[in-house]
Amino acid sequence: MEPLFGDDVLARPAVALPDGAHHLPGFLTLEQQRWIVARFHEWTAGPVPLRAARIGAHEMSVRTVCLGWHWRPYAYSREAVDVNGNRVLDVPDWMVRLGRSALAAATGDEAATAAYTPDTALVNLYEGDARMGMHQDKDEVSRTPVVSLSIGDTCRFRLGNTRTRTRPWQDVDLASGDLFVFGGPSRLAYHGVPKVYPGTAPEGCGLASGRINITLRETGLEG
Ligand SMILES: O=C(O)CCC(=O)C(=O)O
Ligand SMILES: [Fe+2]
Repeated sequence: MEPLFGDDVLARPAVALPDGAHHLPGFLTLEQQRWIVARFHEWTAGPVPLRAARIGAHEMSVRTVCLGWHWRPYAYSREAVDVNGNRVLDVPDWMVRLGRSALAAATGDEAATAAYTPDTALVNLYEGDARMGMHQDKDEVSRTPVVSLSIGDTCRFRLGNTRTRTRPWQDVDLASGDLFVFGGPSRLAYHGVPKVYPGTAPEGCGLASGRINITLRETGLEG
């Protein structure tokens, strides 16, 4: 007899994430994803174009446009001093609201959610075989959570530990529309994107290929 519960039910075991890390698959609807991709095209046509940040002599394979504060390795400024010197666009109000509702959905922490006002968004575009090495998000003064939204091709997201960029780590697939939050004891966990799976973007997400990731953060900076 064909078993009803074969090995395939174990194909994608739910991984328990460390404290402070949350994965909510399918947080954004396809319509919301499409709408955000349309905004993405407006941002990249704005005062500061997409650019691959340079880390020493090395150019990142991911290209980024920032809102609110411009990030470069390893500092924030209001002007894109390593691109064209223009001031970046503001973080739109809808994005602050989206960040709050994401945090509420992930943590259920009403007080933290009400106070959460992300003042920067790093919007990354992964094309071709772009990936991101293991790193900590630690250029912010604030240690409130990072809210991460993914659109387009699925990626393998690697969440490591807070001490080293090596194992132990856990791999989580982030698909189009997924929300990932890392705060609390996971806020300074090393993380990266070792792989994007080409051709996995769902029809109707607004991106035919490639992956957009938006991370919302509170910098805790003045000015
Ligand atoms: O693309 C991702 O999912 C992660 C992006 C990231 O870690 C970053 O922008 O600092
Ligand atoms: Fe990061």
